Amino acid sequence: MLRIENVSFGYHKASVLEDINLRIQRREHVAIIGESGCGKSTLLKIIYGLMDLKQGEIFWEDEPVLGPAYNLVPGPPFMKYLSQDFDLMPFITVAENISQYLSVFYPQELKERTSELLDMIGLTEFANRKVNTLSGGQQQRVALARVLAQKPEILLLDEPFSHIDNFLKNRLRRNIFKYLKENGITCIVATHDYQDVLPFADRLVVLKDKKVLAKGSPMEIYKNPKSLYVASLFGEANSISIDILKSYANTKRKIIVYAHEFRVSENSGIPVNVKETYPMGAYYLIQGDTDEGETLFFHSPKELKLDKKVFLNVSLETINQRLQQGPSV
Ligand SMILES: Nc1ncnc2c1ncn2[C@@H]1O[C@H](COP(=O)(O)OP(=O)(O)OP(=O)(O)O)[C@@H](O)[C@H]1O
Repeated sequence: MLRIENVSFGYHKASVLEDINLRIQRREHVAIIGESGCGKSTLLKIIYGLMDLKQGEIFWEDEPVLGPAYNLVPGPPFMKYLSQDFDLMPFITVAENISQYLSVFYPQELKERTSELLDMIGLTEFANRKVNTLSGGQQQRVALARVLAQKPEILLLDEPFSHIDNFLKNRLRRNIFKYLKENGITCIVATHDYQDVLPFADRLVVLKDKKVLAKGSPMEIYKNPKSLYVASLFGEANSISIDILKSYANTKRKIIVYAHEFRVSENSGIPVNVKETYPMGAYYLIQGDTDEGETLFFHSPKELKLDKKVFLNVSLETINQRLQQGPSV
């Protein structure tokens, strides 16, 4: 188990993380999500031992993970960290970068593992290309294969798919996360992208204002977001008072409604005037204003003309589900 206990950290007195407590089980896959600058990368760097802590401690099993004041070479041997700047050897080939840490005493295994990893990242035909001649996305894929080749017990990934196009990203995500599970590698991934989280993570940690705002099952957090901030990490969302949704309700309590949870009607529901229409492929994202001047985002299967009046509805099931979880903030 990885234990992060009472960790607080700041750069030059500016506090970035406060009182972080997390326990991560062996083989668990945990995603850390939060707005830009909330401290995701800093937390990964702390876990990897790149910073000296004035407050708090990190343990892997019973071993403390210590910072540069205690270790000449940062990073314990059982842990690997893929930073946002890849850390590749630019003047040697893709295959050499991947196999650099494999044992030359087992040449057959070295060849097989290198080719397995090249296949996984879809760069078999680039095996003999020098890394400095690759695109940013290709380099990121090599960096992923390189950390995996080292068979860490814990892998820390910082935005591991940020440079990779959508076409490749989905397949790569499935391959990498399956590989980690099959090989029992504990993984902590910092990301902005909920698509790295919902299909793959066992647990989600949401960071905001230096603290852990929510932690738990990714689908539970998605289905019952405690705040507009949490919901917005998964897509366009609204915080809306129940008496607007259901005129007979005598409470101003607000609940979160995702844009896709509204149904658009021509004749009954919350009246809104269409202000902006954004084509999204499978649907249109619409920005509309209520009669009270509140802005709502919702999905429509068809394009809606500007200034058209439409009516929005939310299912009672959704309202009741959100009401049961307690007030949103
Ligand atoms: N070396 C540094 N010196 C001073 N401040 C830093 C340093 N690195 C990061 N910070 C600051 O610490 C805060 C957290 O940064 P961090 O990179 O951990 O955020 P993040 O959540 O990973 O952001 P992003 O999603 O944009 O990568 C930010 O306000 C950032 O400006």
